[in-house]
Amino acid sequence: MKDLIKALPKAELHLHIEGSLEPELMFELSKRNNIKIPYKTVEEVKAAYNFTNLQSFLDIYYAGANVLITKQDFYDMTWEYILKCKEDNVIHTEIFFDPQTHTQRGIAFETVISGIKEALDEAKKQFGITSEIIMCFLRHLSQEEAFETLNQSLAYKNNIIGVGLDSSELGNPPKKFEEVFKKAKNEGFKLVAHAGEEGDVSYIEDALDLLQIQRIDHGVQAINSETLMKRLKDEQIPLTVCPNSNIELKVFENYKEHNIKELLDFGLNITVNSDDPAYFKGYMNQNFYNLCDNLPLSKEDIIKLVKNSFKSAFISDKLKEEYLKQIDEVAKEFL
Ligand SMILES: Nc1ncnc2[nH]cnc12
Ligand SMILES: [Zn+2]
Repeated sequence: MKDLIKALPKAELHLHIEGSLEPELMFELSKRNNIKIPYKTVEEVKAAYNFTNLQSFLDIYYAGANVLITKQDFYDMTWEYILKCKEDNVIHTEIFFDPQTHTQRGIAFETVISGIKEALDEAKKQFGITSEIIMCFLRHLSQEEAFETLNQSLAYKNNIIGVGLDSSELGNPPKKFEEVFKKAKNEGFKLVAHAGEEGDVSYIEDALDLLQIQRIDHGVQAINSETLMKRLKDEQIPLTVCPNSNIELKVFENYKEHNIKELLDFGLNITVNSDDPAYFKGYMNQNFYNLCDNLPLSKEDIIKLVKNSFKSAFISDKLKEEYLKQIDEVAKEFL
């Protein structure tokens, strides 16, 4: 099974670039920029990555992002992630970034987006890896602040395919961002949102109905509503599920308890993603390995999950077809 996972070309649709900042690079950047971090060693950092829920992670994650100052820093972080893509045979990736995490600290929007974009351009040039960028609003901040961010992003519209919503879900329902998502839609952005990670099914329903999103990030709580499950199946709305993240943030107690196989068997459009791999013990392939080690997933299931990612990607039909053909060619050697 591991050979199949390694050999399959994969797409990633749920990856926070700030969540790919490895402790080693965090230390390097803290020295380079003379920014203090509350750890003495890489081991100490790793020991701090012991989360009890989403908020306990976010507190540490935002503190880690403080070491990112220059365009080169954003380039280096993105390039390290690209090297992991290469290693894991991820050939297309749609990455999130959180502009407000940086603009709030006085870092220019331009610095952030240009560092990320240049690394992604280099990835296409050197490795043929294709990519898109999605900007997320932080939902613990106000809609007014999200509007400011949307207005700032308009100058970079060519480089940003979509808008998302992340950070603390509970207490920050989709309704809070209804107007700013309306404007983003009018501006031509694709729309996604984290929903049903910790929040109940109403967060997913409202993200679909009020925000008009095209993909649900996480969405694992959908299982608690038969009506919603049927809708997600009928409309084939993609769910970007992140197994390692769900275990590390205690959404499920362990991999055996994870509901991904049930969601898939019900007929939902499920994809596998790494979310914040530097914090959640592994990149794309490791997520698949952990699932296969603990759940009765077949080779056909793995191929389906991988194909779903390409089908749900924000790429042209022509490119989709090309990628799906590549998968079929690899898959037939294993079936
Ligand atoms: N899993 C997650 N949920 C919400 N916000 C996030 N930001 C980074 N990772 C996140
Ligand atoms: Zn996420």
